[in-house]
Amino acid sequence: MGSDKYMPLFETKRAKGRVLYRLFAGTLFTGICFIWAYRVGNIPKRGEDGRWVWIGLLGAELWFGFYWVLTQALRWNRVYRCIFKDRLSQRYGEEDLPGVDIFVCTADSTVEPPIMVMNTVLSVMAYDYPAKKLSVYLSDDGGSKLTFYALLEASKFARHWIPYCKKFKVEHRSPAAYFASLSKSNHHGDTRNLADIKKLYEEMEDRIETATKLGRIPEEAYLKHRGFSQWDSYSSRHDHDTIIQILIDGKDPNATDVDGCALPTLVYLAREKRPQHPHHFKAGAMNALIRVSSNISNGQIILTLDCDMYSNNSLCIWDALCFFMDIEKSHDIAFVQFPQAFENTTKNDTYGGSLLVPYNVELHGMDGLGGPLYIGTCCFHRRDVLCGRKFTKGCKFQWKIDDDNKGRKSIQELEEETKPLASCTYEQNTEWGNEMGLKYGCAVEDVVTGLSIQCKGWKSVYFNPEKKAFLGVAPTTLAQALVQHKRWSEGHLQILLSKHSLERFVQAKISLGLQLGYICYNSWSVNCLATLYYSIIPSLCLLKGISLYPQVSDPWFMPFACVISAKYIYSLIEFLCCGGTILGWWNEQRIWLYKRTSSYLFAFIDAILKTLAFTNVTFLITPKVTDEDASQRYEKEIMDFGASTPMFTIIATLAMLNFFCFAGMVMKVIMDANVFKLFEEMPLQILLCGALVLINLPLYQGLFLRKDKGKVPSSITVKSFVLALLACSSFTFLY
Ligand SMILES: O=c1ccn([C@@H]2O[C@H](COP(=O)(O)OP(=O)(O)O[C@H]3O[C@H](CO)[C@@H](O)[C@H](O)[C@H]3O)[C@@H](O)[C@H]2O)c(=O)[nH]1
Ligand SMILES: [Mn+2]
Repeated sequence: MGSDKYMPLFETKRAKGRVLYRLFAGTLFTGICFIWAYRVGNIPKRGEDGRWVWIGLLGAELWFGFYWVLTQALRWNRVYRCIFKDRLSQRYGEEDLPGVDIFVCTADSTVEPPIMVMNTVLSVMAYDYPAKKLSVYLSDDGGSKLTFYALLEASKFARHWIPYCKKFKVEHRSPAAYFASLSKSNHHGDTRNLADIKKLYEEMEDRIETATKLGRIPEEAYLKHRGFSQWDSYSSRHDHDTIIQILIDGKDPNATDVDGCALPTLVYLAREKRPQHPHHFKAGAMNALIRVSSNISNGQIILTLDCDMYSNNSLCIWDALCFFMDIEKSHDIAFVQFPQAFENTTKNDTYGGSLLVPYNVELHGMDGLGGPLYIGTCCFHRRDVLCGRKFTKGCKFQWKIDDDNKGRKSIQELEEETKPLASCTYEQNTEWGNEMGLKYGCAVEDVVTGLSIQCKGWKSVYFNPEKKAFLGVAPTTLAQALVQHKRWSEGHLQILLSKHSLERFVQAKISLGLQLGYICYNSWSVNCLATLYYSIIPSLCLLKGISLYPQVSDPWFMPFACVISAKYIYSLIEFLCCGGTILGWWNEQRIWLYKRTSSYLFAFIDAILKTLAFTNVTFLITPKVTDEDASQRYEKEIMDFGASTPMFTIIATLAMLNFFCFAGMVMKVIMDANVFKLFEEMPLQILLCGALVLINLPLYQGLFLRKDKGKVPSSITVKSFVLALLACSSFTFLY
């Protein structure tokens, strides 16, 4: 460390225009208060018509207003980080750098194709970081020979790929992304080497895909590698011994690439599974990885990745280290979270999969309050902290240099010695899954874990550089997106309902702002109640001619008009500033409605049942492949309704119901021939119902006009038609 003047490795800047924003938010909040005042002040008296409808509306509006306040926590104090990577490399030599262990999780070779997983693995093996400090672990919860075979193939290909990347300064270190980028742009590099590496990749791809298609691996590979023998005692993916294979031992001087340079360590792990032992899904896999890696490479920094999230920036480790290695400011930083970015989202993001606003606004807001949540992937952790280390003021981290090369064991010995760490009884009577490692029992194991780390006093950092650090796959059908959101919102509500939630609030180890930020996410699913009410009752009342909002001439009309327009104009501007399109915003509103009325509803019910211990946590893996037909629709941004799920019944019923109400109103107007009177009396109800009809246009097409496989299944069409008709008629006749 040459100079004596302290030069920080990173800086934190506050967002511009905060005062202006707070003023705006303050004004909007005043408007909300007026709306509440109107509702409270005009509750129909006991015995009068529409009293309960009105009270329900009051409840919904109280909730929406309160929720809006929560969302302000995520916007109040946004910060942005910038780093000085060159200072880091000047200050620390190769020897002083910490070891980095990279965990990639996969769970099912049918919905997570091995070739995709291998591209992720190869992209991180090719990081610009000293190979002997880098180790890559693949956890395979599917315990699949195919995945193992693919990894074996990838380990061979890595010997060519890594030197190629370094020699030609390849930007995209996932081979698939690299070759795809070449076909888009004109390549100016060395064509001979390119042709060679491409051929090698294609051969590997071919072998892996053929094996995947046939569902079995070639006989010769089977005989050639001792590793496959570990499957001899395997009976099913839910019942097998621990399988560990150190495919490349980075510490072995003979483990080199074709240029003779060292390679990173590469390990395959399928932890032991037994039907009678809960395996705790991804959290269980991660904890097994933490233990196994501690015995093999024991890197002090851990990068966790989903199997579809390949690295898009070969210097990303350096970015993260800037936050961990600053002499003055790093001591309390537990993890560095990067955003998830997706390579498969379309221009107008039909299913809102790219999460533009959370990643470009909200997490910056959380960062300003003490740190973002941990989102399970694209995140660097300190090993100690992940293993439960408590925060103490003034604690220092030693970047210990381990050189236990002397007396090193053989690979086989090491594997045998490590196996028990991944057995399913290892955790019995330990703090694993509780105070140590990732927490169990929650559908968003990542978020609870991050929260508990922050509650110990640690901070986290959100780093969102221009060049995306990781790229993955977003859901490509509506059903997938809704299922994913169900898991997320259910897990979040579990956090809120857990017995520690109140304790957290009282102990106040994390700032009030951050608490509110968490509650905002944690109560996603609670939104279902107010949203369902708001998308059903005002429309039914419109049909019946019951007015629920102030008339245009009424002064109380103003706060409604102002709040609604300000909120939506702001949300549109925010979305556009995050790089979205107008149509993208509109799609986002639709998916927002669908999520809130279906995913969140099921999540809400399930989370409550789970808290009462009636059911267990599950984890439905998001498919990363879709059939040709569906992916074509996705590319063309045509919505996909082709699945028979109860979620679709709900959204279709709601769409149908609003259509009936709107149509009923139009009929009335035609018969009465008094358009203005109705608009004067019920402007907001007409607007609401009209907006609901407008936003559901693609769904009506799916219900009535489309003939392709992405149309709504006819059983759902019939069901939703009957249900909506029933709701409308019973409301008009009975109420
Ligand atoms: O039993 C399991 C189930 C899943 N996974 C892996 O977990 C990752 C995430 O699963 P995915 O189906 O892609 O879920 P997503 O909703 O896309 O994942 C987000 O949400 C999860 C929590 O719900 C987090 O764990 C993830 O990191 C985060 O990206 C994948 O790599 C899976 O292979 C396992 O290893 N074991
Ligand atoms: Mn995923």
